[in-house]
Amino acid sequence: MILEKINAPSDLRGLTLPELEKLAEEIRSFLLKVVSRTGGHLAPNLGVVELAIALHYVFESPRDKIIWDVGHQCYVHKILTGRRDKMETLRQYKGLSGFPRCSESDHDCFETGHSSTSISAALGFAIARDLKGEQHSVLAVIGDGALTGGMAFEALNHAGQLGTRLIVVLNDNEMSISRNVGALANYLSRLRTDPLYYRSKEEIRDVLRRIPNIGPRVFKAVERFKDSFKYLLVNGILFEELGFTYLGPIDGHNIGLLIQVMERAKGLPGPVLLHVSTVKGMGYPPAEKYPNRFHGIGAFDLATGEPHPPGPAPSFTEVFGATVVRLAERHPYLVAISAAMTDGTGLRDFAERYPDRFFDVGIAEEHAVTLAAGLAKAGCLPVVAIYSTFLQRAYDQIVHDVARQKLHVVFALDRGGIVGDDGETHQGIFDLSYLRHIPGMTVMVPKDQSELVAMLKSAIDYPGPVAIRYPRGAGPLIEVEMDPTALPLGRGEVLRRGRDVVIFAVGPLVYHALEAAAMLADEGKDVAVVNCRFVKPLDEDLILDWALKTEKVLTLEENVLAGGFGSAVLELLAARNYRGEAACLGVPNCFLEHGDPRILREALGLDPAGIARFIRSKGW
Ligand SMILES: Cc1ncc(C[n+]2csc(CCOP(=O)(O)OP(=O)(O)O)c2C)c(N)n1
Ligand SMILES: CC(=O)[C@@H](O)[C@H](O)COP(=O)(O)O
Ligand SMILES: [Mg+2]
Repeated sequence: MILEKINAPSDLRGLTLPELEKLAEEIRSFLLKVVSRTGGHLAPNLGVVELAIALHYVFESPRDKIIWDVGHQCYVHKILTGRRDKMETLRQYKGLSGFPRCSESDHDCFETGHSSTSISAALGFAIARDLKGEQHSVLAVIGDGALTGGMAFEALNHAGQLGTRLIVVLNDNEMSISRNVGALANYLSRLRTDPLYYRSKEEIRDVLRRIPNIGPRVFKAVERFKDSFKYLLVNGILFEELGFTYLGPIDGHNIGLLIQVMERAKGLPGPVLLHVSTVKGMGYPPAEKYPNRFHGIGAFDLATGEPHPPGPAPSFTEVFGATVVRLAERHPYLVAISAAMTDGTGLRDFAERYPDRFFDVGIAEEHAVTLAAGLAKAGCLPVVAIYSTFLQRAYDQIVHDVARQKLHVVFALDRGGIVGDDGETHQGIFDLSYLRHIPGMTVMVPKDQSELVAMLKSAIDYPGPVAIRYPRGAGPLIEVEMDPTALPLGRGEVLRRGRDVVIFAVGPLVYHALEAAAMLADEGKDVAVVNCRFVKPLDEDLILDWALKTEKVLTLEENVLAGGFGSAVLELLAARNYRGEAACLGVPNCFLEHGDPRILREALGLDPAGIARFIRSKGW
């Protein structure tokens, strides 16, 4: 096995081309073995095996800086940079992260997770290098999906103007999570397929120079009529016009060619865009056939490619998807918007049923929100489904474009709370804080899937912007009520009465609160449980009533404590001169690592036993 001898990128440089090719095969088998057990981003990694080998062969990490956009495709990089033996712990609690992490290795020079940041960060590294008079190379490896994000364009714009030495490797597999969308994707597709576009500007110049007599004259004419020349013949005109030298497209599975072109890119003076064409899921037929399904997958059966079967309870995502389809039947101007997460947000059925009312805008959360604002202002009812963590990007658009104009936009924040395996960059633990303080915003958190249906149904009739945040994965219910009655705005419900303590909770933690109350009842403590449902507006009368009855208040939320639901309750109690005791359980003000959500909840004391323990510890 060659792989067993690779403990650092320098070990690659002693290998012949056939050995590098053999190594690629071994890495693919290794990836399949590991990821079929741990789960993870399989297809993106299978697609970059040769690319990662060539990068580490040509460039000298950690001296040269390689920044992986999104970072979900960093497994091969991790394997080549001394972490092969830890790959079995991938995405497990206290194990290797599924994304680049500086604490794991010097070879991870910049942390990623959210898309389209790599070129900005790389440009920062390049400018710093130049200021310090250093010589190393800086590379951003960005996918065609990530290139649809606005930040990537902002960075290209800046880099092209500065003319700084920087290499952007565009890993183009025609896929975001699902098929890539947008005019840029169409342009890349033309670059890949049109033979007229095949050669780089430099190559064409070289060819012309070599033609005796007329060659130099043609070249001069070409120089004079540079623009028309470029439009006819030069590949990657868009990037060339932005100030980049465009190289490609080249076969991203041909290690020899990759090495050759990367050597050339390394020697070029200004910004270079190297366009590499790869196949997502390369080498594993089920992943090549269904790159979408194998983009990010749980543990699966390697022989069949079948994922381990889910439990019987439908996920919040599925219930959301089914509900918007039903609501759309009754509301002809209801439109749904996704930012490159059609499947992840459960909108696939909607997209198929209502293609004219569905918009996948690419990885463009800011645009998605302001697009919704425009639609709302013009009389549509937009439902914007974005993961809690990715909506962080669009905070200003929510404040400035939607809330300030009191527009009726429904935000469906999937993956709210602890998401687990993806860890720090993906936990949805800030949303209650970043939404709660926005004037006019309604913020709801369903305790289960039926309540999600009720909230969606109600959201249609509430005024102004409405956010509903719900977690990843299966909900507590196996049978879901798809036709519940609408909820009065800002009303909670009492689920258990008690004299000694009251727990105010939101989301599925309500069920944990009930279990904790049952445990404490066995010990003679009488604990009330209130499902508050609304983080904003709070059910002030209900909360005050129960706080005064018990004089011992505990709040529960899967959000950072700073500025979240508990803060809202404490603000209310303080404003009304409450004199009893109060405490909050949630996520401390930290970035929460990866791991099984159950383990993370236990570590935070958010499981039923932890909640009961906390109440005991207070002596209540
Ligand atoms: C801001 C943001 N929005 C959405 C995502 C979710 N996401 C992760 S990878 C991905 C697709 C990336 O496609 P591409 O860059 O082409 O990489 P590939 O998986 O095809 O290699 C998306 C939408 C994200 N990580 N960050
Ligand atoms: C890398 C990335 O951002 C996505 O692929 C994300 O990991 C998807 O998460 P879910 O598995 O929760 O859809
Ligand atoms: Mg892609």
